[in-house]
Amino acid sequence: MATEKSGINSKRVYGDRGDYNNAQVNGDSEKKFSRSNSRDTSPRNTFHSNAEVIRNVEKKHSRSNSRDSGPRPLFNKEKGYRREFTEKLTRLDTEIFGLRSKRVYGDRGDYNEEGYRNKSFTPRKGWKKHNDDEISDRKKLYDKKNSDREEFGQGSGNTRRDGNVYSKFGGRSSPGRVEGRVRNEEGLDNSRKRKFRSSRGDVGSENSSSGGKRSSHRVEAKFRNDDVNDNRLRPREKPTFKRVGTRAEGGKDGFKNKNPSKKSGSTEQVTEKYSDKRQAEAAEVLKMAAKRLSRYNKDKENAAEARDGKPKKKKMGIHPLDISNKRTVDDVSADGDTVEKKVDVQKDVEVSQNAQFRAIQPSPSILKFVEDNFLGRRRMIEFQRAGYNIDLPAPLDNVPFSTSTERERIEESAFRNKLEFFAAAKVSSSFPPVDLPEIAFAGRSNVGKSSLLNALTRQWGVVRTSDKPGLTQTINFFNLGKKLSLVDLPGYGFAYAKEEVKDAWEELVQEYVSTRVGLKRVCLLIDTKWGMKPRDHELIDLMERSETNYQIVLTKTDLVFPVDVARRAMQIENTLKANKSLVQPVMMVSSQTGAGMRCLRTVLSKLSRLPKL
Ligand SMILES: Nc1nc2c(ncn2[C@@H]2O[C@H](COP(=O)(O)OP(=O)(O)OP(=O)(O)O)[C@@H](O)[C@H]2O)c(=O)[nH]1
Ligand SMILES: [Mg+2]
Repeated sequence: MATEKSGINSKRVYGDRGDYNNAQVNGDSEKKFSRSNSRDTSPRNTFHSNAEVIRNVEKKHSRSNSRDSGPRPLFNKEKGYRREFTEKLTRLDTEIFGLRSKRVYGDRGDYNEEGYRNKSFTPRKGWKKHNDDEISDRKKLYDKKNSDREEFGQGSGNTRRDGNVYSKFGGRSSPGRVEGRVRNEEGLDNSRKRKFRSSRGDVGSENSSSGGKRSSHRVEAKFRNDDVNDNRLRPREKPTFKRVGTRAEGGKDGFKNKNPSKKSGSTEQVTEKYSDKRQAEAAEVLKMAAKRLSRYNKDKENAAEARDGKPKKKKMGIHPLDISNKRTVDDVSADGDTVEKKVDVQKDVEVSQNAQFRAIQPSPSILKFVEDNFLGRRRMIEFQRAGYNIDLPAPLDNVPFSTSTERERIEESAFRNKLEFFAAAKVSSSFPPVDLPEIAFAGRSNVGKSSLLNALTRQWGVVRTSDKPGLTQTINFFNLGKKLSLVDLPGYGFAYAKEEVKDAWEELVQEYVSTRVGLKRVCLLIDTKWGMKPRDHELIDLMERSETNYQIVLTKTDLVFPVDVARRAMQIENTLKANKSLVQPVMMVSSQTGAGMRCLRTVLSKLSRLPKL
């Protein structure tokens, strides 16, 4: 057993196929192996001792004269080397190593006389076993096809070794598949195939590069190419590779009839298409009906023509998916000029607006104000020290109420008072009675009205703010002690609300600014970045008519360059310089940084109720 074991080991080093001629079974150190067939030289299961490795190297060197080196041949030639060797290995593996050697050496271990293992054939799952009739039919067709193929130097085919024809798709195997199998069968005799080709004389020969070791596919491809490249060899008549049906009754025409687009009047063919006979009949009836209908329509047309005396005009129709005769975009002419021009014009307008804005020269007073309030890092630090939190998040009502100490830092006494909400009105009838001088804050939605109230009084969170336009929907009245009343108006323009609701707000605001008796001033807030919009002008016109004093306040100045703040202020002053109710100057503020807030307070505190003497 030990000898056998060592024998196995050494054999394994050189491969597991057992393709050796004369070798020793015993573990003798002088045993020499030789490989008659050097296909597999890579070592497998390489667990060997050093001695073994040296031995193997020696063996390699002595390969040339190894045939006559062994005292007795390992295997009986008549029985087949591979078979006996494999059986031995199988037994040893099972006994000694407990391996499932069957797996390693093949399931059946059956080898033919030449020493090659038979390929076992297992039909795949779902393949159907065909009956004898089908097989014989197909064989006939294969023969026919093969004869066709051989005319053009291609291979012929076979059936499976077990004599059965299998197909993956059950009922009918495709011609390609059949052909493949046919080729395999004939592939048993590859030499025959080669012989056949060589016999043509003109395509390849034994000494050609396509030697015996090439696979049949490759050889075929090579020959096919040669055929095509060599004009002399190309057959004059066009080769016709007809698809051959496998149905016995269909024959060559079987596939033709199968094509539904082609005309086939017979019920038989329809029956083929529909598995159910009744279905087939119904289909046939429908077909006949359609034919009759089309004939009837034609007759009707002809009759109309005969009656009118002139041929009826055919209606022209455009298929909805046909865009060949259509302009794809409404504004585009056939050559696409219009749109480009329009875009260009729009660009020109924009460019000229920007250029106009940049060309504005702010007045010295505006420039001075901007320099004092918005320029320089030092200025920002000053604001911060003064108590404005530059990093205030939006919405500002998340910030807790400011303390009284913070309020005490405000210079203007009127704004040091506590800001208290006391009324909200949705309609004019619910406006509170006039008690204090009122300052209203109007403007487009999201311009920063509510934020400005908080910033002016340094009481964050008293007035609710939001980054969504349309938060303030009622007129909210806030009292600053007994000095002033600050009124937060709903915004106009874009807001997240229904159109009718927005219209109602606008009407309410218009009514308030034009009729409110105690209203001393309306602060019209304009976003510095965007400037005045048509709605702003509408409100200004209204206030002009009702002689309500108003002052422009530019907001969010921290979002643009100081020079642009100055330009915007100058632009608005120029636009409204003829207006009588406008209160100068244009104020510039930032609720976020606190810039310009002190000036605004100073201006507005002048409106507060004077202390009683
Ligand atoms: N950067 C910056 N953002 C500001 C300034 N003032 C207000 N905002 C932000 O602008 C957004 C709108 O502020 P609101 O005060 O709610 O605006 P509003 O005009 O009352 O809006 P409506 O109530 O919808 O009419 C909020 O997110 C504020 O944080 C400012 O001076 N600078
Ligand atoms: Mg608001």
